[in-house]
Amino acid sequence: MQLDDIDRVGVVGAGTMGNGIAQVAAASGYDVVMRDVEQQFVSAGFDDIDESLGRLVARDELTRSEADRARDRIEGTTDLADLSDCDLVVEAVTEDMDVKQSVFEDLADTCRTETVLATNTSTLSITTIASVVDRAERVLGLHFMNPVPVMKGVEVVVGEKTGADTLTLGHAFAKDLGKETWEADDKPGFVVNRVLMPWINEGIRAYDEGVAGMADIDRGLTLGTNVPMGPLELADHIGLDVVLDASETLHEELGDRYKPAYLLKRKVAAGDLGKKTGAGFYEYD
Ligand SMILES: NC(=O)c1ccc[n+]([C@@H]2O[C@H](COP(=O)([O-])OP(=O)(O)OC[C@H]3O[C@@H](n4cnc5c(N)ncnc54)[C@H](O)[C@@H]3O)[C@@H](O)[C@H]2O)c1
Repeated sequence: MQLDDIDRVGVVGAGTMGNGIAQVAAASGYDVVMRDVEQQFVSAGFDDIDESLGRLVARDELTRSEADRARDRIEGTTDLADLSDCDLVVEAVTEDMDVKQSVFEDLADTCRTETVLATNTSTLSITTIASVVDRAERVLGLHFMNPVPVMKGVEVVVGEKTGADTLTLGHAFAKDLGKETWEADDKPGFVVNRVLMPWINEGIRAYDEGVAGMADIDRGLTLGTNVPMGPLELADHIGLDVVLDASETLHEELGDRYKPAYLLKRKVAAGDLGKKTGAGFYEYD
């Protein structure tokens, strides 16, 4: 399979990442099928896409008609069978190995053998996800960054059995969506989250241990190290549940230096998951 053979792209999961991936693929001219388990999640995904396209139009980055054409290229569904004629599918469901493996089993049953199956996992093993399908050479990690329409980078992750053609196609597809890529081996957290998660957890601990207030920790890191967001604000933006899931995987695989901060666990237990629930470390309208 080569880039020219890809017309129809499937996205599994219409949440933060899935709807962003669907949007950028549609804006790049692909027909997209975006699938979630319930219609309310599909509709919420479309609401995010409408908002995001509206922002791009307001900033003159897209014309209204380009945005409308992109929107029209996305079909929303709860029916797995609608993914059957996709040439490439990106899975962006909950960061849980059992859930991801069950999605991959379904995809292997539903899609053609040559369909490339990508996972957007932040930290889980590509090799373990691929182990449940009969075509592990067609499975790779395409780790998009949040928010997908804005962030330029895609981490291409190489599983034990990922084929060379699949990798070449993964890079080419991401570049066709206007992204830049780098490659990481299938080791916990790959490049980005292996380094990012301890940074976020240390920011949370510094706050919890009274080193500084939330805003000062975020200001310290933005002004002191020239990053666009500090660790607490970034955690809210990613989703505290997503940060906790990723931190727990890294802790399990790499040991105590990756232990999630206590306050992160407490916030998630309280249901304060960041921007998406209206409150995390900060409050949102
Ligand atoms: N949020 C981030 O900043 C970020 C960044 C990079 C990668 N990721 C990764 O992307 C993936 C998705 O994260 P997210 O932030 O979009 O999560 P999210 O919670 O916003 O969305 C996940 C969606 O998957 C759906 N889902 C669950 N099981 C499903 C199934 N069997 N079939 C179809 N849909 C199903 C849920 O209903 C939900 O809508 C995770 O693996 C996460 O680690 C997240």
